[in-house]
Amino acid sequence: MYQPLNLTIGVTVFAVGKYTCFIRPFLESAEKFFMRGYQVHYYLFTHNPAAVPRVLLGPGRLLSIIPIQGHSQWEEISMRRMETINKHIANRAHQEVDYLFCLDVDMVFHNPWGPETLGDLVAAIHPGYFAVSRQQFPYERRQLSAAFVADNEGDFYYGGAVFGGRVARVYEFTRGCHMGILADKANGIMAAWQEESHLNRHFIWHKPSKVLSPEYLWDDRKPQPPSLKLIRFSTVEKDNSWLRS
Ligand SMILES: CC(=O)N[C@H]1[C@@H](OP(=O)(O)OP(=O)(O)OC[C@H]2O[C@@H](n3ccc(=O)[nH]c3=O)[C@H](O)[C@@H]2O)O[C@H](CO)[C@H](O)[C@@H]1O
Ligand SMILES: [Mn+2]
Repeated sequence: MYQPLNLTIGVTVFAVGKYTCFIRPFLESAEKFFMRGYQVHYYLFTHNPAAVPRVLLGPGRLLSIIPIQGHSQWEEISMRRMETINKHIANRAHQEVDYLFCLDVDMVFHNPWGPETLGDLVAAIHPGYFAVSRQQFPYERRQLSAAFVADNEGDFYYGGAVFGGRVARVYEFTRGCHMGILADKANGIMAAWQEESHLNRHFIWHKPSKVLSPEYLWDDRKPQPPSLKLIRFSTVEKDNSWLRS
């Protein structure tokens, strides 16, 4: 169905500081499982292009390495992604891809991720909150923050490690999140879960047209529940104190 449309799927991924160690497993597993048979354009943002390993890509698949500035605070690196992705779409990606996925790098693909994930605006349920009630979602609850969510709002708690959609929709979405982050900065506040809090706020205003199950955003540090038959994309075990030092 999608194949004759000759689609190109973009992926943004960031590797700043010690996170360059995740690039190889991310790319190698994506080559095995991510959108096989499609044209794929990886946009890898890093402060250190020399640290990017050579990974053999399949036909129709491209890797662009985009140098960016590093930041000393990991929260800043993580939050800045919204702004960087937004500007990158305006400058370049809007001409090069039809759909764009924005993914964390500390992750590995274990099973196929295909065209079933394509949609106008796509979110993924956070693996820590698929079985809990709305009152327990870790939304930003301070009214001073632009990411504020009231008790009676919200359907799901989404993870910040996976979102995407049609490139024009991802442009609007990242712009909104970035504006929220800027407003918080002006007020001297940082949302509870950084850009993930803003992402959740914006998905309440602009409902995703597709919601991916935790198959598409799992965490290897959690036991696999019986209800989860297949893990497609999962966070690897990592040492945060080392990575963020
Ligand atoms: C389970 C958990 O605690 N999840 C939170 C944590 O996710 P994570 O622990 O998954 O955050 P993370 O350390 O993976 O950072 C997010 C991404 O930013 C990039 N990166 C980050 C830091 C760095 O020094 N270099 C670098 O390249 C990299 O692509 C990474 O995958 O933090 C996020 C950041 O706001 C969200 O709040 C998540 O809810
Ligand atoms: Mn991560």
